[in-house]
Amino acid sequence: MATGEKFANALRAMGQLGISSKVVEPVLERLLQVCEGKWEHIEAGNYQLLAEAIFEDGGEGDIKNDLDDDGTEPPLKKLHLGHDRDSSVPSKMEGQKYNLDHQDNKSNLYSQRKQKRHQKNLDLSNVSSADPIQSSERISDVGRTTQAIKPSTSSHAMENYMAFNTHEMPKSNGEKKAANKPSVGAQAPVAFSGLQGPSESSNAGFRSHGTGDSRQQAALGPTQLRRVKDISKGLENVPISLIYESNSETLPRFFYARNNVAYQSAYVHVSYARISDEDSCSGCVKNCLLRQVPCACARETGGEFAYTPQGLLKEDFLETCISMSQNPAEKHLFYCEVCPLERNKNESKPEPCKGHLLRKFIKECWTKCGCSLRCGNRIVQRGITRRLEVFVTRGGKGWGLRTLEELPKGSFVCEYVGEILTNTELYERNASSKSNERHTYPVLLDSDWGSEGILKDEEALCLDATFYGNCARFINHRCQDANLIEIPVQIETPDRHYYHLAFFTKRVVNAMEELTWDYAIDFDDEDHPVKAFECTCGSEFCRDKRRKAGLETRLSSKGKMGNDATKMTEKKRKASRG
Ligand SMILES: C[S@@+](CC[C@H](N)C(=O)[O-])C[C@H]1O[C@@H](n2cnc3c(N)ncnc32)[C@H](O)[C@@H]1O
Repeated sequence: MATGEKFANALRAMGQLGISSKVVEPVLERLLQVCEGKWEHIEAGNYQLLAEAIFEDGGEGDIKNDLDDDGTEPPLKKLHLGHDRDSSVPSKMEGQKYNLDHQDNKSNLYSQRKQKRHQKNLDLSNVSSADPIQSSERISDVGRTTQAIKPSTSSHAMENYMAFNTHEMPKSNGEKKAANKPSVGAQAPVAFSGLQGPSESSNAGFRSHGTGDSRQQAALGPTQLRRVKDISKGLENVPISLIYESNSETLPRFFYARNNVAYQSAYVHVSYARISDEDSCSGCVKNCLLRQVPCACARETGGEFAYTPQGLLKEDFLETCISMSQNPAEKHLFYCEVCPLERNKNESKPEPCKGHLLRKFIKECWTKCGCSLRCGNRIVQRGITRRLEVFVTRGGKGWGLRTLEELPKGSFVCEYVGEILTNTELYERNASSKSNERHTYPVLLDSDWGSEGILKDEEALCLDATFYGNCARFINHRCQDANLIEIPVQIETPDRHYYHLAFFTKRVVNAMEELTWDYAIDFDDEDHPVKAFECTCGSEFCRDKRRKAGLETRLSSKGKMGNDATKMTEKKRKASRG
């Protein structure tokens, strides 16, 4: 194979890991020198040595919840091999060369590194399983909106481009300050704030697609791959890392929260007195899953617990949930008497409800139960246990979330955490938010809207992770064949106005695969509070793609000029997306 082809293959393999060729090339060149041009060392283990050379920063294995530091790690030193490196500090790569030269035993070094990597639970041998649609585009296509930053290896200099501060999150016009409602969990959120370039000062949230000003880019200097060790700053059981290229993305700005908290008017009434004996199991001890006869908490799931003793969702329960969400035929839809969504659009004359998906609930044991926190029927409330990472996706989706470890089918990944808003509050937030905000973060808690006649405003709730949220706010949408499914989970409140929304895997998910769920968006509904976007999920079942294809067919069948009204609708949609 020609060297050029080998080079291209290596870039492609790293592309599947989400690393752009700009980052890979200098490292690869240096590695080739170190390996004296022997490609077999570089290609071994699906380019493991190369991936490690890029990722290796001397601290990745020591990821810990260090609350004293700012959560960032020094720039990956091997990426400083060029002119900007402080020559007095030998680079890791030079150290590696030293080892190679003096041991003259490359395979030994390789196996040591492989073992080390294995211990770190980062299965790089699975890189080939990364989403193929992502590898086709390049991260360098993303425009720049960040302020100019000078690359430096000094940790002090990190302050120039990464700030974790407690500045007040900007509030939308007309929003009142959030009342101090009691949290449904115990831990306070921590601020995760990215760059604050001049263009961003008045807006919360994420910007990545700028104009790509060439003068600005020139000042940016060489691209460096950087990792934030733990964006949760110790709130989660495991660190949630974030990886990005210094020059390519504006970091997300939000407060990391482990638990949902009511914004203002949402009715979330947590009280032991409201939990009846039928909704708890005070007589149980230790682990309810070990009982011969399942306790009262299994009643919701037909007298059987939803979880296996291994902590996974039971296959038949999961399959039923998947089938209900994938076939929203009449029998899996319900219709509100007066739909809160329609009521917000037109209070005096709301239109008929367009239907909501019927879902199965899980009911977990809780404080009023006699079992322990380790009970097998308490999975979601124990929080995230899997290694997850926020990264930059391809195809204009912005940031995404991926798993760093293989996840068996039925694994709990994380719940969707945000502020609990009434639908009216969400409606007002949407109305006052800037129309050019590219990403939005609300989900409806509508799984039980149909069961109780007409809902009061404070009972029709949703979660908004725009300002406060956890890593689930980064999970992107994929039509139909997403690898996650969202399941409502009842924990501390017996009614179903408020519940937890938990993500479970629908199949085995490989390490480094992007995590996705189907937002169940109707791409035709322009007035829905969860705003539609131009979907680039890449799924063969993409509803947006089909919708557009259908639209084109209709337009061409109506003659060259097409149907003006349909065209206007499409134009309006595009304009609203900015
Ligand atoms: C909950 S956020 C997901 C995280 C987001 N990508 C970010 O960078 O913060 C939802 C937003 O991500 C973008 N998004 C998610 N899935 C997408 C898809 N399949 N195609 C295009 N954009 C997508 C849309 O802008 C959407 O409003």
